[in-house]
Amino acid sequence: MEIQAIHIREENQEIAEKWGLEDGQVVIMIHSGSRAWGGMMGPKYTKDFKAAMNKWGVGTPDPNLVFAPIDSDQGQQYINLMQSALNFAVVNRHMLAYGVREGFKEVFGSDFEAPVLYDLMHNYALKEFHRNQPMMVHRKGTTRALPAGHFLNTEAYKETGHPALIPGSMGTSSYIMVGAKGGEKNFYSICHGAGRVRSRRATKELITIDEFAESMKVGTDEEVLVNQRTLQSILDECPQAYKDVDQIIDSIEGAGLASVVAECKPLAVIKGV
Ligand SMILES: Nc1nc2c(ncn2[C@@H]2O[C@H](COP(=O)(O)O)[C@@H](O)[C@H]2O)c(=O)[nH]1
Ligand SMILES: [Mn+2]
Repeated sequence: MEIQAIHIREENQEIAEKWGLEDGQVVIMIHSGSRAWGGMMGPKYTKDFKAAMNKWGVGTPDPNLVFAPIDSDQGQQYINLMQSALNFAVVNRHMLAYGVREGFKEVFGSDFEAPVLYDLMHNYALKEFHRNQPMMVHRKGTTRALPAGHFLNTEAYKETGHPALIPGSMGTSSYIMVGAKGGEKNFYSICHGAGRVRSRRATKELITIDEFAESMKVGTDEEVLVNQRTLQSILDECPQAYKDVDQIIDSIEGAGLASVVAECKPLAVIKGV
């Protein structure tokens, strides 16, 4: 969870206003999934699908690549359980948001309000309609970014397109984007964050605590506050573990997939362990 201050991009000022965002506003970005419920299904269904494929006498070029027809028992079971994990994750994020609101109310008073801008997923499969046909779109480490006017948008976002949230790292900017028409070529999908540049282990071996502290501006007026007592305990999550988010955003905009509505600078980070 992160408390951030936003800067609105001039070219998308109108969209920002419609979404209730303004320059200098403080926002809260929350990131959580189903806490392993979804992850546990991967190995189980890889095994079950493989057994079913053997029975049906079908294979794939890669033994780790498995599939089941959507209408088969296995396919339906998988989809139902995946949806239960997605529901669990939505509730999880909303419970976190509730806790955040209660905390802010204690400090700022009971009339404090923080409406949800958007809630979205980045590991899921969803039946959608593209190129004049229904299809199951799998987004793994990918999030949806629909443009203005797209029929899949909910009513509130039909006119503008919906917000797509791209976290960077705890020491760098994150971004609120909106889908663009160019997204048609990849089913309106964009990356769900900067992404790792090195593994947790390599990060711990390579990055020093001093380098981590410097990237968090420790000891300066711009220090990004963290809830953990030591930076050592979250070294594998340091900004140096992640790619340069600004390059990633440039490539999304360059490919015409989405555009930045607001840049979000981190003020304080609460990391779960
Ligand atoms: N704003 C922040 N972004 C962060 C932080 N830690 C990681 N990240 C970014 O999130 C994405 C998505 O994470 P994933 O676990 O779902 O893959 C990741 O690629 C990073 O770019 C943080 O503390 N604050
Ligand atoms: Mn995630």
